[in-house]
Amino acid sequence: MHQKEFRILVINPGSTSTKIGIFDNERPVFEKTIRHDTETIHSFDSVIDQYTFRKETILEALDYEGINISKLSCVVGRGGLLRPIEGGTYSVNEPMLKDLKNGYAGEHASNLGGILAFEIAEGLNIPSFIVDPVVVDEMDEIARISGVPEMERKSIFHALNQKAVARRVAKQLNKSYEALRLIVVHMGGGITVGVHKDGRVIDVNNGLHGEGPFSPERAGTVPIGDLVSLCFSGEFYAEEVMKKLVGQGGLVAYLGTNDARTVEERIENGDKKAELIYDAMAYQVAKEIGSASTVLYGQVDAIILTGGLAFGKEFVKKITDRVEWVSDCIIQPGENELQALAEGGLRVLREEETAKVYPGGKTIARVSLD
Ligand SMILES: Nc1ncnc2c1ncn2[C@@H]1O[C@H](COP(=O)(O)OP(=O)(O)OP(=O)(O)O)[C@@H](O)[C@H]1O
Ligand SMILES: CCCC(=O)O
Repeated sequence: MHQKEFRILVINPGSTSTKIGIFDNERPVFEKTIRHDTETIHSFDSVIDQYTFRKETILEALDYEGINISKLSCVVGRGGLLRPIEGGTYSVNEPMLKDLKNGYAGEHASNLGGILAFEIAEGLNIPSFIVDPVVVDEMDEIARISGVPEMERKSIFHALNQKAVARRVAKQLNKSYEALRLIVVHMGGGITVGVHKDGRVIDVNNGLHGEGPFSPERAGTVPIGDLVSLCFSGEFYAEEVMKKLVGQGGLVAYLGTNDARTVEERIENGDKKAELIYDAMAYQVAKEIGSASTVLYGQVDAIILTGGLAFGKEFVKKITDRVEWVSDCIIQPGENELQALAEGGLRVLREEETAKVYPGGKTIARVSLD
């Protein structure tokens, strides 16, 4: 039987770029990374203030390519720092828009995804969705306990790419995602190690706020007593300490670059410090995988390594050498977030899934994250 054709616009706003794509069903027909110059981005007081600028830029890019948006079936945006929700495709609704605009859990470029999707879709009278935002929270109760009652562990991770890659691998293995026990390791600017069991991410390090391995730009878990001393040393403002942990931590702090390819070149040219730090990052990733394997009592169907760092053959080998005894390692380099957004929208359009409803509620104080 001939399958119905849907045309989907997907929008993934990043801190310095907006990635857009047009998909006919699963097939990408147009993809573009629109880069925004730093001066323009910094001329706005907040991420939300960039809304009109980004919308116009997207519409101009589509117009330039001769893409007629009146033929679209839906618009899908990357979801932002919303309140914790389970994974899936969500219809953009009023409470979600309110939380995105107010920055429920902080400022993040992806807060614009749902807003842009809604505003473009509304004018065309078609549905808008977000898929697997970074706040997807399917953690087991036991995983939430931190050791300090006032501080609960939180699920903030690369949910979109982790879930999409896990589903792709499940397909390759001829199994359903829901039937597998996987450890998925996203290694990009931040690194998150998710424990996927029965289609839920039951434990994961908070990749935004200082948990897990250090990464190209983030500190990961640090010696906590020393962190407290640093905070109260009188030498730094809170924002400065936060920057040390997120943005200016990890490779940036030790080696002055967030580019793993530069680090590899330096190692090749005999830079011993670069070698030690790069080895340490792989060591910490492997340790986190070991820790994640205990969540599954060692019954792990596969370990999946993904994200930009998974392109680095040497780096991957440093990790797999330490964890191959746990399970097979499957390497899926890069990220395919536009495709994942399109597929999330498509599952709903094809009625394979029902769009989930984002809950309403009170808004809490905003925290600046970028
Ligand atoms: N071919 C390669 N070999 C080694 N490292 C690579 C390669 N390509 C990209 N990387 C590294 O991957 C990292 C960036 O990964 P990625 O593009 O997934 O991150 P991002 O999208 O900026 O952040 P995030 O994935 O956390 O949202 C950089 O350190 C980059 O140098
Ligand atoms: C960890 C959440 C996604 C990001 O890196 O911003």
